[in-house]
Amino acid sequence: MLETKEALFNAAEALARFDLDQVHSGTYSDATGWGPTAGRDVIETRCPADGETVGHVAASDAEDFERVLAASLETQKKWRMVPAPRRGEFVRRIGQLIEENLDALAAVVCLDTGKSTMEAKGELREVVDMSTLAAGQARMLYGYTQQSQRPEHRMYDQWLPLGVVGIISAYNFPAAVWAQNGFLSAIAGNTVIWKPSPKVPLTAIAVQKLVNRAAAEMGCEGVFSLLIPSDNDVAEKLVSDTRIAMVSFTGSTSVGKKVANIVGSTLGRRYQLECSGNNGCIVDETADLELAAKALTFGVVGTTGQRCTSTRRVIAHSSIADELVELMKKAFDQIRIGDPRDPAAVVGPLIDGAAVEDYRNALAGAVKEGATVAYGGEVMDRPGLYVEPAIVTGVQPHFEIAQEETFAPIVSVLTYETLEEAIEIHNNVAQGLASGMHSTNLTNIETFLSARGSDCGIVRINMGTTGADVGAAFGGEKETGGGRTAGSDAWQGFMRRQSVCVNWGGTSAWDNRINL
Ligand SMILES: NC(=O)c1ccc[n+]([C@@H]2O[C@H](COP(=O)([O-])OP(=O)(O)OC[C@H]3O[C@@H](n4cnc5c(N)ncnc54)[C@H](O)[C@@H]3O)[C@@H](O)[C@H]2O)c1
Repeated sequence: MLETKEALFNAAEALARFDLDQVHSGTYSDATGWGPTAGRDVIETRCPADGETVGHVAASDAEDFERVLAASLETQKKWRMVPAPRRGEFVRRIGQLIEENLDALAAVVCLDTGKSTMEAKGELREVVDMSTLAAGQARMLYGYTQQSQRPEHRMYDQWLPLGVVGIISAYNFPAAVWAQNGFLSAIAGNTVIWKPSPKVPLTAIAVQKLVNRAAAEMGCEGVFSLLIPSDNDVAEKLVSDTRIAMVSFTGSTSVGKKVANIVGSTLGRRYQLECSGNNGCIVDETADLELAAKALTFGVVGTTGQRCTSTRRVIAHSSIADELVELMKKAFDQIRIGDPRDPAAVVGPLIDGAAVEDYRNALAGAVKEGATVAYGGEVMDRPGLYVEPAIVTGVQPHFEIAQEETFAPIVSVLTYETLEEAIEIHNNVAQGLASGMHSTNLTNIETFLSARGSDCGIVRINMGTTGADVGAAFGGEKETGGGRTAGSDAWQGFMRRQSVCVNWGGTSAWDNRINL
């Protein structure tokens, strides 16, 4: 494992570009502009790479929430009447501005999350891709027409906006989650209130600034607003306020369950959940093991294991398991761990001290249950929150490490004899986000893709479990929550369907019963 101390970008310059070199408000609404900073709790953000303070954000309070919501409700009354293709042009313009400012914004993402510059840029590319997808989709909010059984009647479905959508996002994708949900919300004619994780507030402020520029250019002010409370009281208002038509939540299953309970208790409001994953990949005896080792490695170590789709479990045929582990060790050896500000670093730090503790505890628990840490597994002795990616062998399906998501670069290796057994191990967890199979056997692949195969929302064959392609619907089953964002028909989740019937012939079914 290599590391470098060379920091190749200027943090101060990147922060100053978005006015983040001073205490900045975490509240934005078109009606009141950026909120006050005085009298607010201050969120101090530290870069996970070295623990240095990088920003101060004045947190949103309950009054800010009221102001933002009132403005968002008012704007939505106008926005819902703007033709959808024009709504799409606004979203596309936001994407263009993000593309034009990609390097500076990537620096902010990097300082906020500790993810490598390569990954920060990759995340922002996804935002740009999402804007083009949504702009095109805005012209294709299709409904079916149906044949009415009544004479001279026309029948069809149409899709209409919901109202105000609250987006609560996780720390690990501080821009992409907002784009996946927010762009579809906006083309649907909804206004959006974004509550990012207080662990990564700087990215949200920088993104909002670019949104404001696009809004001013295009006369679309007020569609996107921002709230960054420091605690959960204000966040919970966003969940419980019945004036908010939909809550799209991305984060842990435990918080997702709370959101579902609160929103679900008021019928008529919607929630969409994108929660925890525990992603497994079956590697059978016919697999190209070198290809598998490379794909699995990035799936485990990418974003320092802090992706909802990170590969957590490898379920390997017993005849190739040892060889596969050796190849993975060789691949892990070539991963450069280092300061994310160095473009050569592939793996950066974990987000905070609690994440490091979770890493330690998960490994200690696995060893206690009888597993072996076959590679890595140490917290690195250097400033910042760096850990070694770990390969754990001898894991049994019921071990906690195989059942629970640990948001860190740890992969458990389990073995099997028959494909049925592999699928049983694969599916026998609470989560259902991403899944994978490495194989060259068509029958094995198709079995995994069949009704008796993977029970997840995403299946990837001969590739890693991570890496978004915005054209597909993104989301998972079971305790991952069932939500879908991004491509395919995910836009429908942000609109309401109306079945319309029009009598154009001027006769009534009651004509021979009522004379007027
Ligand atoms: N399925 C997906 O698409 C997806 C994508 C990214 C992350 N995730 C999941 O997110 C988790 C990691 O992210 P995290 O640590 O930020 O998750 P988290 O659940 O701790 O926080 C998610 C968001 O919820 C907010 N929140 C926390 N308590 C709340 C409450 N009581 N009311 C309202 N909001 C509340 C947080 O401030 C944050 O904005 C992992 O489990 C990961 O798998 C899922």
